[in-house]
Amino acid sequence: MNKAVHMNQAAGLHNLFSAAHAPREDMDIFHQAASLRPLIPRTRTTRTIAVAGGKGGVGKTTVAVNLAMAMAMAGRDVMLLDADMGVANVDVQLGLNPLRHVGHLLEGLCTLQDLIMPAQHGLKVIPGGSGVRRLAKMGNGEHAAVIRAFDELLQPPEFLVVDTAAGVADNVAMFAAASDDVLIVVCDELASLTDAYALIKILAHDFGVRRFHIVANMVRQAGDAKKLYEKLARVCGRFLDVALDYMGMVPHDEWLRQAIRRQGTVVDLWPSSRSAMGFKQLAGAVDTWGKPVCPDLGRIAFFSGQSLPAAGW
Ligand SMILES: Nc1ncnc2c1ncn2[C@@H]1O[C@H](COP(=O)(O)OP(=O)(O)OP(=O)(O)O)[C@@H](O)[C@H]1O
Repeated sequence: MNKAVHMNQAAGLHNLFSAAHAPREDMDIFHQAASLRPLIPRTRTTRTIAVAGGKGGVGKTTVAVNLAMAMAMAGRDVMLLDADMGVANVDVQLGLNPLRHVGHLLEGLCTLQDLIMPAQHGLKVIPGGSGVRRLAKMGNGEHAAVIRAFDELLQPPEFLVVDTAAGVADNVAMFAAASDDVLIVVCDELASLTDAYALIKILAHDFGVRRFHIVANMVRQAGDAKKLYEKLARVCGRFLDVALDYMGMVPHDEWLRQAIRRQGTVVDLWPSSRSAMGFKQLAGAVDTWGKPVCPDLGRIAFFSGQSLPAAGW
């Protein structure tokens, strides 16, 4: 990327999300949440993975759904939150018909526990709601309320996978920054790389996220995937203080499209397909990710009542 263009973009993005531009009431909620943290840390039992990417259509939902299902099929206790509120489609990909969604939780009509829907292989799903205007216009206070609601779960899962929306707006940044790990999905398009960079920059500068896992989706071969990662790593290495880990690839695969048409996951329907192998490899790699970095005290985080990483992570 041309350096002048980069600097302009960087300045624009930074201004857009700087504290000076955040609405007053939202900032109060950030501070309030920090002061509500319990004084005695418990052992953390849940690891949260946000799937993000910046650009729309790169396969975030597909990766989130198949990663969560691959982990569930491997015997892990996994919950999947559809945080693409208002245009949520995790339920569509999994063939679920939710009657309630996060909007009902925010209106006090149900608890988070009530929203949990069972999917195949023991996977649990929290539907995000679709076609509901209010959900698409949620403010930071409401995002924080959804994140805090996870503290009340009766049986916290071993893993929470969060499917985030497209773009780099506050909703995406908040859900990603509230997670232990951020998995960035990129595909072989310039806009995918520039948008992924923009999101990484915001998460690093404004939320202190320092580590990102990168997966290349819809690529033809391993060499192409590695090149995509290297391009992103080069730009990030030049301008940002972040660490990027290459997590491999999910190839472009007609079996995956077929699975989506059938409202199932490719890891379940065609476990030997090339894309399913990619997802299973990704699911296996999660155990090698090392200890999650504990969020700063001021940051709103999923399961923040469980402030210490469990032994062995
Ligand atoms: N590895 C793949 N091989 C073939 N097709 C794929 C692959 N990954 C995703 N797709 C196709 O791309 C489409 C978009 O994927 P998906 O909805 O997961 O993207 P997204 O990033 O979540 O989009 P949005 O930002 O709009 O929510 C899917 O409907 C699927 O058909």
